[in-house]
Amino acid sequence: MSLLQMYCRTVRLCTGMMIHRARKYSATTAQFSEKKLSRYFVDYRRVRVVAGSGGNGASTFHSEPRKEWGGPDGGNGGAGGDVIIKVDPRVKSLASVSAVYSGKNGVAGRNKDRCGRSASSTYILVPLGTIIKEGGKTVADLLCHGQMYTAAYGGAGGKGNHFFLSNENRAPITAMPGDRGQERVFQLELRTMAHAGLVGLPNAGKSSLLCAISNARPAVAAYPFTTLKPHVGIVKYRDHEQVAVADIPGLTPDAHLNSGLGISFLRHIEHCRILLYVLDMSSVEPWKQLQQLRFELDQYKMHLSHRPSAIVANKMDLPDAWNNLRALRNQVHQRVIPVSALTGDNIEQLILHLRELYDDYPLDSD
Ligand SMILES: Nc1nc2c(ncn2[C@@H]2O[C@H](COP(=O)(O)OP(=O)(O)OP(=O)(O)O)[C@@H](O)[C@H]2O)c(=O)[nH]1
Repeated sequence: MSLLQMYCRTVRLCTGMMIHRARKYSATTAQFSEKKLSRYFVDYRRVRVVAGSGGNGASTFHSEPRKEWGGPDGGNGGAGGDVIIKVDPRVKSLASVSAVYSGKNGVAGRNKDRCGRSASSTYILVPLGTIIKEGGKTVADLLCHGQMYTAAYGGAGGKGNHFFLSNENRAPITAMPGDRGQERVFQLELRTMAHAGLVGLPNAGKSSLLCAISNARPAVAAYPFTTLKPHVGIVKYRDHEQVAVADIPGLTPDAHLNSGLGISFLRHIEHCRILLYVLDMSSVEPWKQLQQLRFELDQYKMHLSHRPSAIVANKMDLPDAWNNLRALRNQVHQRVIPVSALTGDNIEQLILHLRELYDDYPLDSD
């Protein structure tokens, strides 16, 4: 093989390796982004919890010269740490919950009757409204701040050999190892369907708004009742916070009497902590839409319309919308955000206001 041939072969080999590496890298990038995509609004998590094991008992002997016999003086091991599921008001989704939690192990006993320290508990912080299921059966429903559920108990510490010493039996007995901690698998579910719900009359532009602010692509059409079941979209912020917004089918008069499947739609609204009232500003007296919506909500459940909310004045690109907006602002004493889902005007402001509500909303508003 000539020098030139050897050189060409080496170049081919190196290029091949580089291409292979590039492909491998792009494959991992694709996998990573898919994984990231699957972390959209997590309202379900499977968690394996393993509590800490107890520390072993010590098997030691003292040899006191003044005592007639050298006796066992091994201390007991400390208890293993429990794994506890706890409601934390700062946690708003199950996205931060890991797949596996292991408790801390207790410390082993030592000579001179020194007992090992028991391990502290490990906490899994979850949002208010988390339902804990084991094998499909609900074992706990966390509905209060600070509420806790012991998911796995830590193992008891092993007894040191001194423990087994009695007057009758002076023969030293081997110490016991600590018990293993409990191991269980749970399914965690978040009661809240979405953080915010778009509430409006049919054709107000709720689906169009959801498209404008999130990744969701619900059907949009120029006729009412295009939406027959809620769609959830995710609004993503630069600090990686994600707010889930549901497009709820339009409410009609007497929805609370189940007209137009109203009750099932209202039930979805009940599961949203923030309400965004979407009004069609091309129609006259838009505040009447708001009155009607609030009436339906409160007839269904008292004070439901009192949830943290904002008024989204949609279709601001249409004629008369600005005149109607002035009139609306005279009628209501609440923040009104004029937008156009069609042209995208002022959508950024709506997204920012949604975030303010999300950060401020009281978690125990149910
Ligand atoms: N000009 C204008 N049209 C809009 C705007 N937003 C929505 N539309 C139109 O209004 C019609 C209804 O929009 P949708 O988003 O389907 O309304 P919806 O409230 O989801 O309707 P339902 O599914 O019946 O509840 C569609 O033809 C949209 O293109 C807007 O900001 N400006």
